[in-house]
This record gives sequence, structure tokens and C-alpha cells, in this order.
Amino acid sequence: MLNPKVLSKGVLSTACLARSSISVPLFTLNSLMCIIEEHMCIQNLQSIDRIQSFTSTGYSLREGMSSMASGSTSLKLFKNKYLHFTLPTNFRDEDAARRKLQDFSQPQHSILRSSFLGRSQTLSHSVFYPWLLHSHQYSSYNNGKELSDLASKVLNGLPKFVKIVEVGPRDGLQNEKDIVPTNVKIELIRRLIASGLPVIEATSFVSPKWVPQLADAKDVMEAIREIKGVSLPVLTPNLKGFEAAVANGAKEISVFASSSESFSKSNINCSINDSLARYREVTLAAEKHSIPVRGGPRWEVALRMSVFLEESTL
Ligand SMILES: CC(C)(COP(=O)([O-])OP(=O)([O-])OC[C@H]1O[C@@H](n2cnc3c(N)ncnc32)[C@H](O)[C@@H]1OP(=O)([O-])[O-])[C@@H](O)C(=O)NCCC(=O)NCCSC(=O)C[C@@](C)(O)CC(=O)[O-]
Repeated sequence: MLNPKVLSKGVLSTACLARSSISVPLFTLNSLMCIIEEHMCIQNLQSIDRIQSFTSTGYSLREGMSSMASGSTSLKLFKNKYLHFTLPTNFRDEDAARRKLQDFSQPQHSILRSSFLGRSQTLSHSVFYPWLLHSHQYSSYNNGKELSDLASKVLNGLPKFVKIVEVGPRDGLQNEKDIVPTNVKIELIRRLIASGLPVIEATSFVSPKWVPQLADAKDVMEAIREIKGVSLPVLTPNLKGFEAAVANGAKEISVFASSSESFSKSNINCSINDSLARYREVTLAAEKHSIPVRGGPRWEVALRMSVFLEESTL
């Protein structure tokens, strides 16, 4: 670690081209930090805009090591011992800079204020104070431009409308080993309707050999087909299922294309392309009956066949 004494002019002047940095020991947080914050005007420095207030006067720097975004100012913990500042200053006279920086370790606040108010140019200067330190480690982090851009990207990208579809009676039950009695399924749907949910996927019209739990799809639909004011779609993976669903009062269906071949094969016993051909038939038939269709690629990553999906597949 560089010791201030050995900082040669050369090092200092070279460093001057890059960025100013001061490492100072952290003694008790309240005293030093409030000096730094108050007299370094650190909260006003462009790229350091996220230092939590630790006490009314000081501030804490989060544990660990972090370095700030580049820009004209940065702040980082150095070897867990020193607070490393890069500050915008435009000292012409390096000795004056060193003196001022040396003063940094003395509790003479006023010097600090004049020394470090933001200036346009950046002076590079590394001064290390090998003071004894309490066993604290601090770092600060900067949520600068990157994070504010990210936040606005996320917020601007949010949809204006979100439709919540409750799939418990279908997806929640389909893999249950013990067959749930039909009346219990119906009661579950009724309670979900009573809870105010606008869309509840009621059952599936699929092969009972594949999904024995939902072999009573017809009976369930019989019991709920007259219910108004709520959408009760059913899953129909092929035309056979669609026809059975419509015959039993279904007014909305859903289809599910897989985004991985393995899931498609194990789930509906066909390739993705074949499934799309099936869904083409189903949607054409639905169009004829003016029945709305809900569908989309299904995220197997969360399912037991977790696969890493190529974006192109999606
Ligand atoms: C799609 C099939 C039928 C193809 O199954 P298959 O064996 O390829 O088709 P098949 O044409 O050879 O038919 C086999 C037997 O099923 C009958 N069959 C054929 N179609 C139907 C039907 N619609 N309804 C009732 N019976 C049907 C057909 O009549 C025949 O009867 P058999 O001659 O052997 O007596 C089968 O693979 C199947 O039913 N798979 C179950 C699909 C399923 O429900 N998976 C779980 C839902 S998807 C899921 O959970 C993921 C998801 C959607 O939740 C993810 C998310 O939510 O994001």
C-alpha cells in the first residue's frame, strides 16, 4: 500500500492525470463521517448520490468493498481501512493539495470545506493515513445514473394493465394423486368466484389417461356453466378437447405451447410444431364459435423440466 511519504512527485503528477483520491482512516463514525459529509459536501457530488444517513450528522457506508462509478467523483473503501475519495478539485499546486489533504485527517473542518467543494477539474492525489482504525469496514455505493436508468426502464416497461388468472381448480389439482371429489372442486370454484377473482380456469378437457384428476371436467362444467359475471376458461390441448369443452358449456378456452421440445413431448405427447398445428385447428374452431382463446409460451423453467430456453425459441 502506498505510503504518503513515498508518494513521489512523479506518482502524484501521474495520478493527477487520472483522478484524485484520498484515503483517510475512519475513526469514530460520528466525528469523521459528519466531517466528510458536511465539509466534503459529499452528498452534492455528482456521482455519489446514495449515502445513507447513519446518524443525524454522520452517515454509514455499507459493509464490504465497493467502488463508485467513475465520473468525476468516486468514493471507495480501501483495503478495509481507508475511505478512498476521488474528488473534483483543481489544485494547481500539488504541494498545496498535499497539505490540504493532509489537513483532512485533522479535525479542522473549515479547511475541508474550502478544499473540496465541487470544482470542475479533477486532481489526482493519493494520500494514505496509516492510522489505527476501529474494526469497522465501510463502503459506500453509488446508485448513480445506471440505477436510475434501470429503474425508469423497469417502470416504463410495466404494462398498463395486468390480468390475473386463477388456475387453482385446474393447474392446482391436476397433479394431485388422490382424486378430489367433483363437488369439492365445484365448491372451490364457487369460493374463488366469491372472492372476487375475475377469471378462474375451471378444468381441462384432456385425456383421462394422462390427467385422471380432471376426468370429471364435464360434471364440473355442468355445475358452473350458468354462472354469470366471471370468466371460466378451460384448457383444451387439441380439437377433441375443444369440441368436448364447447359441448359442455365452455365460453372461453386456453391453450399452452411449450418453449422446449422436452416439455412439449412429455406434456402433450407431441413436438412444438405439432402442438402449434393443433392450436391452429383449435383457434380456427374457436373463432367460428366466437369463443375467446388465451394462450402463450409456458415457462417450464419453474417446472420440474427446468430448461434453459433459447430466446429465439421463445
Ligand atoms: C393432449 C393429449 C390428449 C394427447 O395425447 P395423445 O396420446 O398424443 O393423443 P391421442 O390422439 O393418441 O389420444 C390418446 C387418447 O386420449 C384421447 N384424447 C385425445 N385428446 C383428448 C382430449 N382432449 N380429451 C379427452 N381425451 C382425449 C383419445 O381419444 C385417445 O383415447 P383412447 O383411444 O386411448 O381411448 C394428451 O397428451 C394429454 O391429454 N395430455 C395432458 C395435457 C395436460 O393437461 N397437461 C397438463 C396441463 S399443461 C400444464 O400444466 C402447464 C401449464 C399450462 O400449467 C403451464 C402454465 O400454466 O404456464
